[in-house]
Amino acid sequence: MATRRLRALKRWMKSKGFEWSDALEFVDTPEEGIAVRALRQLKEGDVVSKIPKAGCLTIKTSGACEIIEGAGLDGLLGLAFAIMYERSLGGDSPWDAYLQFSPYQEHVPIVWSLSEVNDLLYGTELHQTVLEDKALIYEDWKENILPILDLESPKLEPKFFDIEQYFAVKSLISSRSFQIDDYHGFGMVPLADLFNHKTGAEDVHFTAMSSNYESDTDVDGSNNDEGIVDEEVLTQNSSLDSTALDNAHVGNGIVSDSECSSDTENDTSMLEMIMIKDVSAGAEVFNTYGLLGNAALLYRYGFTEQDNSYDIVNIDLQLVLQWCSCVFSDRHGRARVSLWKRLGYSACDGSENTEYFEISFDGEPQIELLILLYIMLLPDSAYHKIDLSASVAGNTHESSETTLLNDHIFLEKASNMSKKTLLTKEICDALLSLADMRESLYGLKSIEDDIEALARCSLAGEKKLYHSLVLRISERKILQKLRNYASQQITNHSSARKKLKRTTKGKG
Ligand SMILES: C[S@@+](CC[C@H](N)C(=O)[O-])C[C@H]1O[C@@H](n2cnc3c(N)ncnc32)[C@H](O)[C@@H]1O
Repeated sequence: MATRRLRALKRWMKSKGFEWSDALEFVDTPEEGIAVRALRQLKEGDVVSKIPKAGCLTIKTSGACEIIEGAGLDGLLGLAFAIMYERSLGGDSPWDAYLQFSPYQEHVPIVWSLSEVNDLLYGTELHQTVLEDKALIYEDWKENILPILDLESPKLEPKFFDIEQYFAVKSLISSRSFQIDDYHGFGMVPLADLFNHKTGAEDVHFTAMSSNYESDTDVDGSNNDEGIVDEEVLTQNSSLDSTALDNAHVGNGIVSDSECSSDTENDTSMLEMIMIKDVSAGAEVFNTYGLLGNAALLYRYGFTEQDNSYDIVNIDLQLVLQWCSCVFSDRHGRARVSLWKRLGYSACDGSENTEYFEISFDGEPQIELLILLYIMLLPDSAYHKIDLSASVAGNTHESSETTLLNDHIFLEKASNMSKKTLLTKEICDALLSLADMRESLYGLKSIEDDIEALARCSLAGEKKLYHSLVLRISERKILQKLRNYASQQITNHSSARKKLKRTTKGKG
């Protein structure tokens, strides 16, 4: 369905030199926004659109380039200023039609009210992150945007650069910006940002030729000929910026394509979208924003997917220490963590100096958590022996990898064998307790309550509630799987013991 706003966007794109295949249909619905469909069969290798870099809104192309660079802003902060500036120009901005077409903001959690964040994300992986990032984004604005307003006061109208506008623009950058190339950095890429996401099953890739001022390798710096953009690479590219949101839209790195066979060959000023698989007539054409779990999808794009196999749930080191001090003492916990760290182990680093362990979609705990629990449960005599060896090894700078834990364990990190060895009944009991403690963070409502609430919820009318329920439920299902995983090991242990008893009785 071509709405008036869509027709205006198409006219604007044509006037700026954008090209797209007549086999692509842009469908605009009030409930779901824009989706791209194939009007006829599309074949792998088809170039379905060409986008002039000059038509992208970046720091370099914006009329605010001088102000931004003069103020020493770059990266996503600079892009945020560029978008606010172009919005402030209204009809005088070269991107007016594009900006009019784009939403004012994407409903990602950083633009939710504090009470929505507290009510809907309570207990989830996002709750603390969003609260912290809301504060960080405010600080960024105060430190970097406000001073420019003072400096350039007659030229800039403050209402277009206020904190509300800044949050709105940050949400657009999070959900719609692309890493274009070394020269342009991140930018808004009209047309490319009309495609919706499908996890691990995209149909199109974005490609670009390297230009003179760009590196010889891939434009995103990843040197990735496959066109798959690594989250880490783009995270490094946005290292200037401090919030999790700033590592956003990682799937949208544009990949340089040295084997590009179309007219755009050697044309460094154009980006291309190429089909990477066949799509039948009538089907939606998807991009991918990366291999992301629901917390990341909701955080950056404002939606979730049911049964997303990239989902995880985390157990904070602090929670493990809490469990340990209930069973032993605070001192015991601290000493055992210290030994675990001296043995070369660590958890994942979270925001605000938090450390955490991942539980995978299948409910399998990270091996580092099992090793920590093992060390916490060691009898004092064994602990002291290993502690002593660790100190000796530390003093002689010997590798502690394989020598230190007792005879039963070979510390080959993450190998299945060592995981099995570590799953003693005591460790499995500890995992069950940790699952219960993590579960209690969701408050009084049970997972069944959440499932019922989701069944009653309308995706069209209650998007925030719907997606936060999907997130809560997917996290809680992983905790259920963790419990099943631990209980299963306990059952295996007891049947193995019974079997052994029977065999020894029979022999007697
Ligand atoms: C780059 S835009 C894609 C085009 C967008 N549908 C529009 O109306 O302009 C990204 C936004 O589209 C929506 N989106 C993309 N993929 C989605 C999906 N699989 N399910 C639900 N919403 C999706 C989200 O709101 C996301 O922030």
